[in-house]
Amino acid sequence: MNVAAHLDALQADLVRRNPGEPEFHQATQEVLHALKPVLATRPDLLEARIVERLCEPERQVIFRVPWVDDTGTVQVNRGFRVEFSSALGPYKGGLRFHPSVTSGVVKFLGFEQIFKNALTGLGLGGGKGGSDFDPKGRSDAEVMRFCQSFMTELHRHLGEKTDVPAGDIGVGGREIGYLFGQYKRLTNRFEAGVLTGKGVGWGGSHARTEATGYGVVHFLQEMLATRGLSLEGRGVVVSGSGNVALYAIEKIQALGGKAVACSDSSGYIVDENGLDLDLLKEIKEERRGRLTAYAEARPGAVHSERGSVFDVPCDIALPCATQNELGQQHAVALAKNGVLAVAEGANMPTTPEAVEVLRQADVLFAPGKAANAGGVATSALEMRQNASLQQWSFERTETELASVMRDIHALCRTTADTYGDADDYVLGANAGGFLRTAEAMAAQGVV
Ligand SMILES: NC(=O)C1=CN([C@@H]2O[C@H](COP(=O)(O)OP(=O)(O)OC[C@H]3O[C@@H](n4cnc5c(N)ncnc54)[C@H](OP(=O)(O)O)[C@@H]3O)[C@@H](O)[C@H]2O)C=CC1
Ligand SMILES: O=C(O)CCC(=O)C(=O)O
Repeated sequence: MNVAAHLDALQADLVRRNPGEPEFHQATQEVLHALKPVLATRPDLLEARIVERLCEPERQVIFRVPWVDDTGTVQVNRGFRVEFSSALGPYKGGLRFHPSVTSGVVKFLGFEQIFKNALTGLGLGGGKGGSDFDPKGRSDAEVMRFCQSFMTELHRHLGEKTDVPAGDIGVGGREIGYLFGQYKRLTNRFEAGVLTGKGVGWGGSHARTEATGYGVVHFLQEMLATRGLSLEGRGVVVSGSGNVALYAIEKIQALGGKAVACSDSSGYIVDENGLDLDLLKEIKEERRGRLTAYAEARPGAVHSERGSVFDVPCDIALPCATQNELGQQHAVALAKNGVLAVAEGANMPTTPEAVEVLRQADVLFAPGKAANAGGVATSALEMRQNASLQQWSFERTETELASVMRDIHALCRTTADTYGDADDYVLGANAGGFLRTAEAMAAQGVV
C-alpha cells in the first residue's frame, strides 16, 4: 500500500464527513502528515484501521443550556462535550466558555488532547468540552447560574473514572467551583476526582494554576539547551494575558528572562522595562480588567491596538491565547527580528503556513500538544492526590511537573530522530503521542 496516498485520501474523507469544521481538519491534517513515516513501518496499525478509529470521537454530546440573567431574561446557550478516546484512561480535557466555541472547535481541541495526554504518560484519555457562553461582563451570580445549568446536563456523562473536565479559556477557579458544587448536589457525592483545577482548600492541587505556563517554560528550557542556549537575558513576548500567559511570564522572569509584551483581545502592551507581573495579575485575575489599565498605571508602558504583539522584537515568542493567532506574516516578522524559539502555550495558535516559515528560518518550534501538556499532567497529579486522599506540597508537585516536561521533551526528540529529524518537534509530538495510543488500541481489540 502507498501509505502517503492512503493518508491523503483519509484526510480528504475526513473533510467530506465533517463539513464546516476547519479547525478539526487543520488538526487532523497535521497529525496525518506526521504519521506518514511512522505508518510506513507499521502495517499492523494500518490493518487495524487505528487512524480511522482515532479520528472518530467515541462519543459527542451537544445540549441546551438555559439560564436566567440578572434582568430576569431567559438566555439559551449550547453546550458540548466530545469524548474522543479512552484508550489510555478516562476522557480528560478542559471546558472552554467563549462565544467562538462550535462543535468543530471542541472537536479539534479534543483530538489534540488525545496525543498531548498520551505524551504525559500518566494514563489519560482525551476529551474536551465547552459552550458558546461569554462570561465577559457577566456577574458572578450569572456565571454561577450558567454553570449550574451546564452541569445539570453534563453530570450524567462524567465520573472520576469516566470523564474528568478541567478549565480552559473562560473557565478558571471560579467556574470549576460552581460546576463542582452543582455536580455534588446532583449526585449527592463528594467525588473530588471528577473535576480538576479545584481550589487547594477542597481537593485541588498546588501548582495546577501555574502548571501550564510553568510547563511551557520548562519545555522551552530543554529545547534551548539542545543548542547550548539559556533563558538568561532573553527578550520574550507572550500573547494573551490569561492563566497560561501569566504563569509563563512568571517562570520566564524567575529564570532570568525578560518578558516585555503581552496581549488580550483588544490589543497589546509593550513595557521595555519588563512586565510588572503583580500589576498584571491584579488587573487580570482580580479585576478581570483590560490591558489598557496596565498602560494607564505603569509609566513607560505603551498600549496598542494596531499590529500584533508578534511584531515586537524578541528572542522568544510564546503564543498563549488562542488557535490560529500567529499567522504567516507574524512568523515572517518574528524570523526577521531574529527569534530563536517559539513555544506554544495555547492549542494550535500557529497556522501551518507560519510553522513552515519558522521551519525554513531554523527557529526552534514546540507544538502545543507537547509544550503545554504541563496543565493536564498536573491535573493527573491532582487526580492521584484525590484518589489517595493526599495533598502534596507545591515544591513536590512542581518537581513532578518539571520531570514530566523533561520526559515529554526527550520522547519528542527520540521519536522525531527515529522517523526523521530530532529537531522536528511536530513530528516527535504527533508520532510519540500516536504510538502510545495506537499500541493500547491495538491491544484492546476493535472497540
Ligand atoms: N488553562 C490551561 O490549563 C490550559 C490552556 N491551554 C490553552 O491555552 C490557551 C489560553 O488558555 P487560558 O490561558 O487558560 O485562557 P484564559 O481565558 O485564562 O485566557 C485567554 C487569553 O487569551 C485571550 N484570547 C482568548 N481568545 C481570544 C481571541 N479569540 N482573540 C484574541 N485573544 C483571545 C484572552 O483575551 P480576552 O480576555 O480579551 O478575551 C486572554 O488574555 C488556550 O488555547 C487553551 O486551550 C492549553 C493547555 C492547558
Ligand atoms: O487539565 C486538563 O484536564 C486539561 C487542560 C486542557 O484543556 C488542555 O490541555 O488543553
